[in-house]
Amino acid sequence: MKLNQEQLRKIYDDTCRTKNVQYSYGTAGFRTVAKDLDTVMFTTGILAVLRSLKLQGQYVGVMITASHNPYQDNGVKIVEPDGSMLLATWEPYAMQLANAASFATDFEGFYAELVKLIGHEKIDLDVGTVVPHIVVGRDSRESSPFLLRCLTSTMASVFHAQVVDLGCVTTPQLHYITDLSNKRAQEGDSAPVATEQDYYSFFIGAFNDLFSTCQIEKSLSVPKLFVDTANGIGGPQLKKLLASPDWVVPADQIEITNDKSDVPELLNFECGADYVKTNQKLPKGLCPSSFDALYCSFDGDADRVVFYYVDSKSKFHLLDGDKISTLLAKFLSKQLQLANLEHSLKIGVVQTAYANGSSTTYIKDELHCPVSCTKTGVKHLHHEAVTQYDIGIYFEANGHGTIIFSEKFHQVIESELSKSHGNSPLALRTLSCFAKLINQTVGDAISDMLAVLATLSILQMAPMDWDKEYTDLPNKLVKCIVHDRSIFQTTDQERKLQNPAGLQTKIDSVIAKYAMGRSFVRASGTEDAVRVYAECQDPSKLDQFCNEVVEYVKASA
Ligand SMILES: CC(=O)N[C@H]1[C@@H](OP(=O)(O)O)O[C@H](CO)[C@@H](O)[C@@H]1O
Ligand SMILES: [Mg+2]
Repeated sequence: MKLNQEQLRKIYDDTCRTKNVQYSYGTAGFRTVAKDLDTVMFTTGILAVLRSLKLQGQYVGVMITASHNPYQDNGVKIVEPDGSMLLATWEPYAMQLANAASFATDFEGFYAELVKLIGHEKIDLDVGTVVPHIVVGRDSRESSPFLLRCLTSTMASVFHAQVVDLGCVTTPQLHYITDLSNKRAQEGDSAPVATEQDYYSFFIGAFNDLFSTCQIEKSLSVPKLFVDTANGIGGPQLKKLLASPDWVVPADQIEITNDKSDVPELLNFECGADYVKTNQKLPKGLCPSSFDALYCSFDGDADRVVFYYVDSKSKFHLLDGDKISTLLAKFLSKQLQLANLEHSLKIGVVQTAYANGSSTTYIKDELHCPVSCTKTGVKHLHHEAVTQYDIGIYFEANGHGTIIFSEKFHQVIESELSKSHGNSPLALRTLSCFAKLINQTVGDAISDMLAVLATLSILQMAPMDWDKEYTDLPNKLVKCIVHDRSIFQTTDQERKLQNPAGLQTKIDSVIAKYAMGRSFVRASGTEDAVRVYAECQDPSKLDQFCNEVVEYVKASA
């Protein structure tokens, strides 16, 4: 294969209309107003192809989404062949290429940067034997079809890539399908490309196996579940799963609301996981129907979920990522003990500094489970879960998360199951089934929702029982707009500031005044703001506590 420079030039001229915009590839990939994304889509398409070429033509995923952002925004992120996030060392390339196209005065300026990158990574475009493979998906945004054309404009024509377009899917579906396609290709499958249907079959199968293993009534023993899908892609996708003839739970047990994914401006509008978590109230379109009903909200691309319920005094109670972690840790620790495997397999919970202090204390003191703290961003939590534990449970407080089961976990379970000759303890079979129910590539609102439903059913817990395991400390998270957020540098997994000099000492002196006080300050990775978090025992003092820290932050910036 020879790179056709003239063809590339033409597509560059036709596609890259947005100029002089600084693009940055953060935790969430590239994300900004959709009208500014043509140039970055063009370069991200090329980068995905180069990533696939570097990896001998394996399937690389690309998702077009801006998650919980307003409907006018969009974004894009690249997914590795195993379904994980783009390798961190390639993030700077994504930025260099995008900014080269954005700021170059002509095609030559951009092309020089592309050639430099190809040379630096020693990617041989002339080999001709390696065909790049790309899987693309998009959420329900109105701008996505146009941006998809910008993204794929060079893939087949210039780079001779094979492109699989999944159409509208959730972010976790794209991750799952990318991973499965590569696994099948490695096994020599002649038609390796996985589909949405594979995703539904797999998770429905896992759910049904778990239910029949635990011999639970087909009608769930948990209360009715209302699912707010943020008028995003989660709605139609969840409906497809529930409509499957193999799905065992009666249709009226799960009711979907805010499912107007075809009305663009309703996306994430006064609904969805971010709205519910931030405002601590019911989303638009939901009114409490019964006091023991359970509710949950997805975000716009369904990689995040939070639960909640309303008590008999009409008080709203949030069951956030910390509560999901603790529920699943309680359940899985118990199963490990019942299967006599608590000394062979290491279970642990991974959190960030935003986890409520009460949840951390509960996990350590009540569940006797190890807890790790990492920097914000799922890639940090995921890495810790994979490297430290056989059952690594990780959730950000805002509902992003999953559970990772190690290779050793599967080996031990397999070996124990084979020893017991079909007469294995229920806990062992439960663990084996449960490990399949959780998306292993990335946090997944649909799969997490099924796991929580199954857990509550098996433990016979109502939403209130789940909630009362521990009580959150009153807490507050505020955004502070400063002139230059880059001066806020942290250490100790973002729990302490190193810079601006002296600010941490001042914050510590404020913290010392409040019983069970904890507060930390860090620059956001996704917004031009500094975030201030505070929690303390006395709810009436929380505002004052948080404000004191905010004042010090403002004075030092
Ligand atoms: C406090 C908070 O919720 N931070 C979010 C937010 O990151 P910031 O770096 O705080 O902007 O967006 C990330 C990407 O979606 C998400 O992983 C993270 O949890
Ligand atoms: Mg999301």
